[in-house]
Amino acid sequence: MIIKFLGTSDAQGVPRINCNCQVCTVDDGYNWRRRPSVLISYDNKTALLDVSPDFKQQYIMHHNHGLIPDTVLFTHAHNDHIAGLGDYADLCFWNKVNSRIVGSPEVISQLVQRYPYLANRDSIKFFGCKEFTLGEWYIQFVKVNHGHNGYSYGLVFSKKDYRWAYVSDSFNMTEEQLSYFLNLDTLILGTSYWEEKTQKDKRSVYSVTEAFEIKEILKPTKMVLTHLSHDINADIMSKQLPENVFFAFDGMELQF
Ligand SMILES: Nc1ccn([C@@H]2O[C@@H]3COP(=O)(O)O[C@H]3[C@H]2O)c(=O)n1
Repeated sequence: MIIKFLGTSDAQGVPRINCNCQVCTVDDGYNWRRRPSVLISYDNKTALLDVSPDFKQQYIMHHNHGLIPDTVLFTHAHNDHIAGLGDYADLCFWNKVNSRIVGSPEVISQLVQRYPYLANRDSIKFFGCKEFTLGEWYIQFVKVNHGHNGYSYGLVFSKKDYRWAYVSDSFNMTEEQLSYFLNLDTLILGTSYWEEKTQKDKRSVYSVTEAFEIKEILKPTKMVLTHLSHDINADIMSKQLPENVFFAFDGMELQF
């Protein structure tokens, strides 16, 4: 399985509209990030993990040799993770691709409420579930706290000799929630800011400094940080990351 990060930003993307900060105004490309989505390639097939508002641009940039993903796995139904669903569905429609929209039952019912016209398309099947498989990979949807934004799901992908997880939107996870992500080969964790000053009850995503503490608890072999806001100047800050911790960037690939 190869995954490619199509978008590694927070909800607003980088650069933010009308922002004059150093990261948003330096056009070096490296810190420019589209909204969160991941392309998964396995067994000569492809799937998406979330479909961001930037889907059309992301698909054109990384057009994936024309291979249209036939499955979309969703972490949660917030705008920055789902707003490309209409464009994705139309791409499938015009190319006669049948697709599966997969997420926890509550996420699927939120998606159906927000996109009622898609629920009536014969070529799209909605699957509300807590577990799923892609080829030889078993996938578990784990409900995690997302601070003042409610709940989201972390996805754990397992096969015989490898376990990795994608937890883009979480904050203040309970011990029980954390236990699903223990001793992974790779943990992909969302961290919007380097260090957060905002009061805890107004927050929804971990900071980079908190990720260091989580690494000590969960002990992943490798940790990749995504969902990065304009606070993260990866050129400079990646030098301050501990061993085996990396910032994701748009277009980055990982092989599992
Ligand atoms: N019920 C909600 C709540 C929030 N949202 C959007 O998701 C974004 C998450 O990051 P944010 O910066 O808090 O902005 C949120 C809304 O755009 C949403 O789409 N639905």
